[in-house]
Amino acid sequence: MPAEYPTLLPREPVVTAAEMRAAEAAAVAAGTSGFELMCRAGEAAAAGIAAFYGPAPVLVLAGPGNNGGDGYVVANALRQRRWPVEVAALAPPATEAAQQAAALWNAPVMDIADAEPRFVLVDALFGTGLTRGLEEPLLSQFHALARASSVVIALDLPSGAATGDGTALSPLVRADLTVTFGAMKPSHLLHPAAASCGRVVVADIGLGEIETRLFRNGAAPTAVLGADTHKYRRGHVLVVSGAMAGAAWLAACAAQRAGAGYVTLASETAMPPSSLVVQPLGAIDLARADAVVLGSGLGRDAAARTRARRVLGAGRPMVLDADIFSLFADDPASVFGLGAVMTPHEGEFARLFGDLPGSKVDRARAAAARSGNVIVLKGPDTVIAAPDGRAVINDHASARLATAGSGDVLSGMIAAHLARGEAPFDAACAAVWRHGDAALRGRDGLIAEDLVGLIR
Ligand SMILES: NC(=O)C1=CN([C@@H]2O[C@H](COP(=O)(O)OP(=O)(O)OC[C@H]3O[C@@H](n4cnc5c(N)ncnc54)[C@H](OP(=O)(O)O)[C@@H]3O)[C@@H](O)[C@H]2O)[C@@H](O)CC1
Ligand SMILES: [K+]
Repeated sequence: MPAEYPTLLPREPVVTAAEMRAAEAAAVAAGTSGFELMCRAGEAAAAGIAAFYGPAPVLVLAGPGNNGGDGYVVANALRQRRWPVEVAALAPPATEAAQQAAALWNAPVMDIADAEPRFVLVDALFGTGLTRGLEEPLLSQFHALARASSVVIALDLPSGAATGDGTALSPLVRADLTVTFGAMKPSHLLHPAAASCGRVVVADIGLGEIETRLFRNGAAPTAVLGADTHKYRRGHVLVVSGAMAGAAWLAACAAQRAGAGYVTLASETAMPPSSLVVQPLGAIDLARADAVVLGSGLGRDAAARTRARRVLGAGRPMVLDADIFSLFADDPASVFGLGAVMTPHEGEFARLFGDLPGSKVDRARAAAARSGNVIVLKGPDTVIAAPDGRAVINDHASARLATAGSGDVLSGMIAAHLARGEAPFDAACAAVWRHGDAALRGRDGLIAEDLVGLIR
């Protein structure tokens, strides 16, 4: 990679419930008790709550497990700050640590059925130990209390959210703030659960670095161009157009704005003169392209297939998008094993990989392993997975990206990163972040052309 493009910054780990339990067990084996961890968690959550909201009446809903235990610690810590606090429990604390935390509270605890709403509701019902959806009458009472509260704060996870796959096991209460412990969990980033977490704050409870291969996408480092750079050093992107020239044109413009020094549009249709080089495919030396976008605007007819095969054979770093997933739905082997970046949305993904089991992360990982390509499984919670099992969830995005052409822009951006020598996984992560960043700086009514102008 040219020296002017720094490598990616460290990313935030995202851990599963099992990884979290293993980290907790390791801490306990090393001499820190579960109760000590719970105290750190509850104290940190109380400090977070006090940082966001002034002293106000609080109702803590405590479940039977350690999430409930955290709730008792929060109640005690806020009471020590002279906040008026009440606690309502679903059942008596069932774990030793939670019993110690309840002893710390050492004040009356009411039944949830008798609880009245207060300004702040702290949801300490269930966290990573949730095994099934909330049942009646708890579910209705929980929602009623939340509706009548001004602020809802979830400890670790909104109760009802599974930890690992973003699903809601029962209807979720939308929190304003979720204080989680040690590291983010997949459901803080995967939808629909992510939409119910509100602002997510990670409290350090001294577990150290938790080993994982899943991360939250982080900012792409800014390119610092050397004074001696030149357009080819910044990378030559080729976008192969076809029946839908507009989509390919968008990808090409996005590649330019994302930093490619030279962009060629392979098109048989003449276009107005511009900084894009437009040439018929037959006149292009494919070996000179540092990265290729294949699929955006390509079309789905026999001619598109012939064009695609010719370009695939060139073995260049590649972004495979849009029409590629239809063109090769019956022959996926032709687009596998290329070390390329594939950017399907859910529908396109199903065309190529069928109905894979598991979470969005599981499915993207399985597809990456099967295809030998980096998979960018797009959506509000885009997942990027490499064949070696690394995966990243991107939440730096906006619903404004749900507009025609937005995917073509992303493809061009990924190609710009590939063309400057970045590895496919890094290129995809960086471009997805910048793509979301552009949309976040946009306004409602944003269209793909605007997005190109907003790339930074
Ligand atoms: N890991 C760490 O390092 C640290 C973790 N900490 C905290 O611990 C939390 C995890 O605690 P946890 O494992 O005790 O599970 P938790 O979420 O409290 O629920 C389990 C209980 O609920 C019950 N239950 C489940 N579903 C139910 C339902 N639908 N309806 C009714 N009951 C249901 C279940 O019973 P059962 O399934 O056996 O019926 C069991 O009694 C974690 O989120 C974090 O907050 C911190 O203290 C700091 C250190
Ligand atoms: K909770």
